[in-house]
Amino acid sequence: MNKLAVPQKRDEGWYLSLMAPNTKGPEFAWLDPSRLYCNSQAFSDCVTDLLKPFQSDTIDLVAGIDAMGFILGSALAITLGKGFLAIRKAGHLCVETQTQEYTDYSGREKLMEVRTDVLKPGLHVLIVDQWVETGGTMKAAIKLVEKQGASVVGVAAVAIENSEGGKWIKENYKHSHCIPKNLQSQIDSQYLESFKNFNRTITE
Ligand SMILES: O=P(O)(O)OC[C@H]1O[C@H](OP(=O)(O)OP(=O)(O)O)[C@H](O)[C@@H]1O
Ligand SMILES: Nc1ncnc2[nH]cnc12
Repeated sequence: MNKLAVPQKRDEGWYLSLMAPNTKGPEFAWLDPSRLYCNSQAFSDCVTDLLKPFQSDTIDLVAGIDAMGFILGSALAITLGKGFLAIRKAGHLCVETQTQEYTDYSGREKLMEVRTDVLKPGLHVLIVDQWVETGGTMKAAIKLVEKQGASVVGVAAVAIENSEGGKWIKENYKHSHCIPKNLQSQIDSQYLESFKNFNRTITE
């Protein structure tokens, strides 16, 4: 498989087969979307898909979650002609910040932070991350944005799993993701049928 090739017919979610499975160990069932950003058409189609539901919404600012959410978040921001706010894992911002505790798929307690000099009431924010598994990370980011009085227009991620937290997000916030209905169950079980081709194609 040529990872940079573009199929003649670009079916819904065609670029998801560019994702790779976790080959490094059994600790987390991981699907790695980073290869799809290497294919310019895949990256561009992914961004278009994520923005579609928000076409008639006011978005003043895009906030992306550390680290992989920075890639998609900044692409969405540039496409919208808006600025980008980094929501960071705690300890990296050398300015005044507000923090939020959370627990993610690893089960570990973590802390995220955001600067306090940008968000304010009346600002409409789209929050972007690469993936929502338990939803712990995204829920914490929503809290941080809302604590500073800004409004969350919605959330966008390549995938939002139908975990308890993922369902809560889908029920309570406008959202977008790239997963066609017929692939959602594969995403929820963290295994794509396309992975069967993976070993065959990894060295091609
Ligand atoms: O829904 P949750 O269970 O909270 O998990 C989702 C988070 O996990 C991943 O990031 P991670 O912190 O692993 O690493 P990254 O630095 O590669 O983005 C992903 O990009 C989300 O931010
Ligand atoms: N299962 C998963 N696949 C890819 N990215 C993730 N981030 C958190 N969980 C993930």
